Amino acid sequence: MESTLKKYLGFSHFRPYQKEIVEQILEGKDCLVVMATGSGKSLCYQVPPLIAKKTAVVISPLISLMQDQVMALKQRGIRAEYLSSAQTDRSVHSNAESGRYDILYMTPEKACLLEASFWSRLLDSGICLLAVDEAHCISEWGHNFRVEYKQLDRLRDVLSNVPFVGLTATATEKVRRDIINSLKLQFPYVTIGSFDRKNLFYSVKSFDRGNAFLNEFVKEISTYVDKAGSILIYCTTVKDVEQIFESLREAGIEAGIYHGQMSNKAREESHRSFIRDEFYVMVATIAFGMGIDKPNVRYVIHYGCPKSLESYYQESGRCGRDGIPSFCQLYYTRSDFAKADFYCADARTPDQRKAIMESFMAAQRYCTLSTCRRKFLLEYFGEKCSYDKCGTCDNCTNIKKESDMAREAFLLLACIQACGGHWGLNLPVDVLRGSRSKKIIDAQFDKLPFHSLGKELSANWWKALAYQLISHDYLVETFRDMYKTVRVGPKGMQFLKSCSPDQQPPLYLPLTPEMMGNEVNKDAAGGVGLVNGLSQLEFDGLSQAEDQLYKVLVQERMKLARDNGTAPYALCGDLTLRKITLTRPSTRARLANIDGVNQHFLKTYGDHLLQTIQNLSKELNLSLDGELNVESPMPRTVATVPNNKKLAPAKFEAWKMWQENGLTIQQIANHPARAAPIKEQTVFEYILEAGKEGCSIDWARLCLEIGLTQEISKNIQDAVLKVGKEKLKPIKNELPEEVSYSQIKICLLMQEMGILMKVISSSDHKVDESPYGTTKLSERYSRSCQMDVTQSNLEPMFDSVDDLISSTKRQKIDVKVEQSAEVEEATESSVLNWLSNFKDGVLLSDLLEHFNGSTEESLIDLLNNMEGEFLIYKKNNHFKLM
Ligand SMILES: Nc1ncnc2c1ncn2[C@@H]1O[C@H](COP(=O)(O)OP(=O)(O)OP(=O)(O)O)[C@@H](O)[C@H]1O
Repeated sequence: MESTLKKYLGFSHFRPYQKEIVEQILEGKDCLVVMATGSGKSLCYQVPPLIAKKTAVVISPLISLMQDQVMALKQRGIRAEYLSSAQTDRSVHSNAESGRYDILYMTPEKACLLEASFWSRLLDSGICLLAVDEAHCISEWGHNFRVEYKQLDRLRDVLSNVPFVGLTATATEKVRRDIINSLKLQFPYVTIGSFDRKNLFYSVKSFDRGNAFLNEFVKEISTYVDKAGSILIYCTTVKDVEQIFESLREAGIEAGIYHGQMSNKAREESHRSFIRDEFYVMVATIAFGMGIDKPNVRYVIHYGCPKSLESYYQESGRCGRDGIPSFCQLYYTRSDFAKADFYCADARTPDQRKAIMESFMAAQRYCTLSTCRRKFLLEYFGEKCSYDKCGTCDNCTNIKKESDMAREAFLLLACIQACGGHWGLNLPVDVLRGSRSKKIIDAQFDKLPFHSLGKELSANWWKALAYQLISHDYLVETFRDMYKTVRVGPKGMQFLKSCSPDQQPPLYLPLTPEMMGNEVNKDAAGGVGLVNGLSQLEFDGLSQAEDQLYKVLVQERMKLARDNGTAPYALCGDLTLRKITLTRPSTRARLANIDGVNQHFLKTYGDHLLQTIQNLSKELNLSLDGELNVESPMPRTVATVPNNKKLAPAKFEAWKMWQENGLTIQQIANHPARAAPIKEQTVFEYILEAGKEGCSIDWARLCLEIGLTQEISKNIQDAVLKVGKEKLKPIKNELPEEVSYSQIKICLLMQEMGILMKVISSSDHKVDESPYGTTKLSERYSRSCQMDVTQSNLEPMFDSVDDLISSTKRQKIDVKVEQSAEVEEATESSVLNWLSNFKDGVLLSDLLEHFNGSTEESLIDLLNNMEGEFLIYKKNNHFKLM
């Protein structure tokens, strides 16, 4: 499975759950896959046909989405096509039934219209699964109900022995049951992954749609648009779309536009240009969205409150699908909240109306929330969240002003309770503000002791307080008889019980912009907040020369994509391009080894790309064939700036000097600005603590500075296995004298954070080729370990620890060669044959030991060739069979 993954899709690892799902499908089981947007659900139905060599049929709701998927799959050497009214190639139908496609997409309408003979021919040719993408469309409880999806159950009888797979990113318990029943899934294998999109930063701001805001907004977009990646702006009305589009155009920013009032052709054109990077900003209504898999969207901006929290999650989920930190910004005004009737207009039954209202209310709560947004999102989708602060949303990172609002909260809660708890917010607020409307007089609420007690504050102020109280569970908002009502919840009742009219216990709540008044709002907001958001994103540091190389490679990818009539991302993603920039491979084998490079890409564009890299690297004075020092499978967090509340200023300063200003630990400890030097050990601890708080750390540099090699790391891990990690002393006792506490600490932290330690090497640190022999090398190795760990310019004296280890083993092999008469020579077939015995692969040293009839040089040559031919691949320094 891994080799198929690498060969066709270019990836070296399955993401969580993918492999198990593929296995279950291959065993013929029905599956329900509920996983986050952008988590890689498609791969679960894309891999089985490549292994089973039978067609996978995929039902997908949108033609444009199918076209994008087919385009991207073809760039991976996968035979994919779609059947729909938009298909102009008549041969697709007959090719499809003859099983000539690995993956065949079709709309639900088409699937239901296809005659039985089509299905029986396809069954004869071989069909390995039927996948229903965006399966929540099947349920009336889903936010995107599509009546055609309901008829898909007919296919169950036609394809009785074929595994059915339902996939969705948003499904409540009810929707899940609906999917299982409607698709008639038999004892399905159900996977419910986390909804957490760790690389996304969430932020919300209130705004007005005035010109001043729009001008500022466009200005901030223009500062970002030059940086790599795309921006997607979602509006709730066509009018907003057109206004923003015009403003961008006037500011000279090339953008696309997409909404339901455009012709089909114009929409298609706009969609195509966006995914092909012909412009980087798209302004659209939500008509543009479901299933857009453009991996490098860095910003998703909502210009207005979305119609439901589910759709917000889907739309914001278009952001950062390549795993690179990205930013979701939402702007709302209170007038957006008055659109409930508009959204409910489509509801055909009271149940549907209730469902629409409830999810719209959840979106409103998300807007006005003062607690962690990620936690709120996750809990809405039924996921348990153990923390209160994620550290990667505005509410967790902004320092908020809090104020004791006990008296105001008492008045509002008591008033709501006195009014009977079955009104919306307007009525109790009007009572507090002294209104004498007919409704209030008729109900005799003007006689209540609270009447007029809150008239010095605006209605919006009181509503903002009410939303704070809802967000902290003092008030409960519900939808009853077509209307929203608020009542005092148990926590609110508890609070009321502890109050008297003259005295209330303190109740500290965050001040929202509305509560602070417009002036303060503007200051606290820092403009429209987009650029502010940019500082939260972590871009991995490329040097100036590397940045130049990266930009040229982006251009080169664009040119290649245009020549081939496809989108740049379909060739390879930004993350892959970054890795290519950082490693600058010189051979096909090294290029093949980079995550995201598949066989088709290598064969089609590999040589051209290698030539470009070689020429440019020479021009820019960059060395070739570097290694990625420390590898983290996914960016773990989006915040580079720590949660200041948790990190003391001295620690923050130390981290900043080390990480951002590039000073060594020694330099920081003895910095001239200090009254007196501090211990280097203290500085080291500060940096580690910042790392724990989510600050980005250049781990490779830190390991180098502390002298932590892969070998030492391995020894530490062995010691931990033996004595546990609760106490440092027993670990230290297990290790050679020279291994320091600092090395143990950093190793434990990296392990805890899931950071893998790869080879710490640098092409600048070349092995001295003098004829020392292995003993000398080991001596030098152990000497380097004994060096002062805080020494700033610690340079390993060997190319890599692995080189050292393999040198050591090589000597052992040489001895063996003398003793053993059996000499085996490495050839393509002998290597393939031997590798087939080792599921987890073997090291270069193992190969050298076994194929002792070949020289190291010739063996490496052979391996390179075989990697380039996709016969073998290298993962964690192990050679494995494809
Ligand atoms: N194992 C993997 N390694 C690296 N990248 C992956 C892997 N699996 C998927 N991806 C990438 O992740 C991105 C999102 O994948 P995919 O489109 O399958 O998401 P999805 O779960 O279907 O999202 P949505 O519900 O929004 O459609 C794609 O660009 C895909 O290439």
